[in-house]
Amino acid sequence: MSARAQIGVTGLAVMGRNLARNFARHGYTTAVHNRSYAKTESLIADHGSDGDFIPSESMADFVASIERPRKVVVMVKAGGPTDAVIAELVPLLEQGDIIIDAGNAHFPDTRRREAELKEKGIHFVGTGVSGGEEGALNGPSIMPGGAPESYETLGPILEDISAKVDGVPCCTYVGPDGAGHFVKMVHNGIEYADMQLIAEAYDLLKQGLGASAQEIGEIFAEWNKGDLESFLIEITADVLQHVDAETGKAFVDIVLDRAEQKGTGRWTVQNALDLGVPITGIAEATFARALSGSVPQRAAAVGVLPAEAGSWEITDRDAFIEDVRRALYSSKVVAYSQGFDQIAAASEEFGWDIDRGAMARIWRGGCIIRARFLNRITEAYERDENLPLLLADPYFTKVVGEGVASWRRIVSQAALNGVPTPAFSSSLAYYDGVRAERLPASLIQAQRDFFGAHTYQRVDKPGVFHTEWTRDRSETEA
Ligand SMILES: NC(=O)C1=CN([C@@H]2O[C@H](COP(=O)(O)OP(=O)(O)OC[C@H]3O[C@@H](n4cnc5c(N)ncnc54)[C@H](OP(=O)(O)O)[C@@H]3O)[C@@H](O)[C@H]2O)C=CC1
Ligand SMILES: O=C(CO)[C@H](O)[C@H](O)COP(=O)(O)O
Repeated sequence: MSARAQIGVTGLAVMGRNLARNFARHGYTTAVHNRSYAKTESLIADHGSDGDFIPSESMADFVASIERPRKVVVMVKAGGPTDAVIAELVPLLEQGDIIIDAGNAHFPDTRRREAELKEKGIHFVGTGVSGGEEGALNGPSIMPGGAPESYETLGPILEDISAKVDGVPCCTYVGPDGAGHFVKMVHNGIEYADMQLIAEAYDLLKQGLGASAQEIGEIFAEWNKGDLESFLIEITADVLQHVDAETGKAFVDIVLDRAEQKGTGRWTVQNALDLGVPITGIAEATFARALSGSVPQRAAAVGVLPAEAGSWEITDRDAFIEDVRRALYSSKVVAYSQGFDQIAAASEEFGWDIDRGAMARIWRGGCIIRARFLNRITEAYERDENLPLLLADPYFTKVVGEGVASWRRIVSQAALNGVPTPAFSSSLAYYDGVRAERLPASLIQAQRDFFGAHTYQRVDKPGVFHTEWTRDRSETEA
């Protein structure tokens, strides 16, 4: 077989199939392969006219059909399946070839794979891809990591097929080894927070106003015309206005209230604990999904645990809706601020040198969290690339400051009326914590010194101290 494909894609489920079509539509001859040949056949049968494909049944034929240095996109289930595909590919590849793992891999796996393949002279580019099925076809947001030299040949192709905003590709080199998959992981963590906040806003409007799904959908559609404009708000309006054909009920009311997860949110929280970065919005969103799936616990509590809740007293419907909108926007800013803190901490820890402004720029289009306000984040990091806290950028300080009274009203009304708002509440608590001149952490540190001689520092002089709590309570310098 004469090698003539400029790129290859192995793994042709929803994402790989559409990425392959996207490459072909952009004029790249695309080699395609899947473990089970049926998916390859159906891609060619249904979409062969999209461009120039070279289908192969065997991995050997697939690899042989790609020009050197080969660029092979792996788009299979993360974890074991990715390792299995790499193990099959490697004996068929040569020095200088590039494997692009575009699945949702856990970044420590990407670091390991990159190091192992580097020894064989093969570039391994762990690449975050976001946008779901539609984005993969029409332009996703792409977050490639790996060795910078691999981006020289690969980058132009990935930028070509990525989404564009104002003519700028939603793809850029992120950083070495696992940086691309790390940034995609945090993207998904923020996605969890965004979705939870939207769900809480929906619940408040439903319980507070007694509004129907249709009416709340209309409110979201209205919000999508302002600062909150984003893909997730847009699809929320659509979902809420959708009617179940079988029952005639609002679709959202016939869906079981259990939100599943595949792992990226959990990984984000686990990593934040390792790095010591408080990403409370993302963590609460992840735990809220876990609570929704806590079937025996919920069954034991419903109708049993007393609520002692008040009743809603909303006199001004429009003012309440505006309060919810502002609380949502402020909480969303907190979630992004925390996510960008986590990226900064990991960048420091692993020596990745990630440009946070560029990450916000490539998330403006193509991905699930695409939103108008990402422009504001890019601008904030352009003003100060070392910004220690996104919330402290003058633009965000202003908008959150304008919303804080609404935010407090909503969180307190939710608590008084027994409506769970873990993400709204924890985001407000973070806001108040991070802006506090003095935290009660002083008492915790004093307790630690009491029971474990863990020492403390003083506010009035340098040094590390210990009090002899069980003896004469004299202070010694450690
Ligand atoms: N779905 C989405 O919206 C998004 C998904 N992703 C990520 O992209 C990747 C692909 O996702 P998606 O398209 O949804 O498909 P799936 O995650 O459902 O994976 C299915 C694909 O993996 C292949 N596969 C599974 N096990 C093996 C194995 N042991 N050896 C070889 N191939 C195997 C399947 O081959 P076969 O057909 O033979 O079973 C099939 O091609 C995943 O890592 C996912 O996390 C990223 C962004 C968005
Ligand atoms: O990567 C994605 C979107 O960006 C995938 O859709 C992913 O599956 C979403 O995560 P989860 O399944 O845990 O909700």
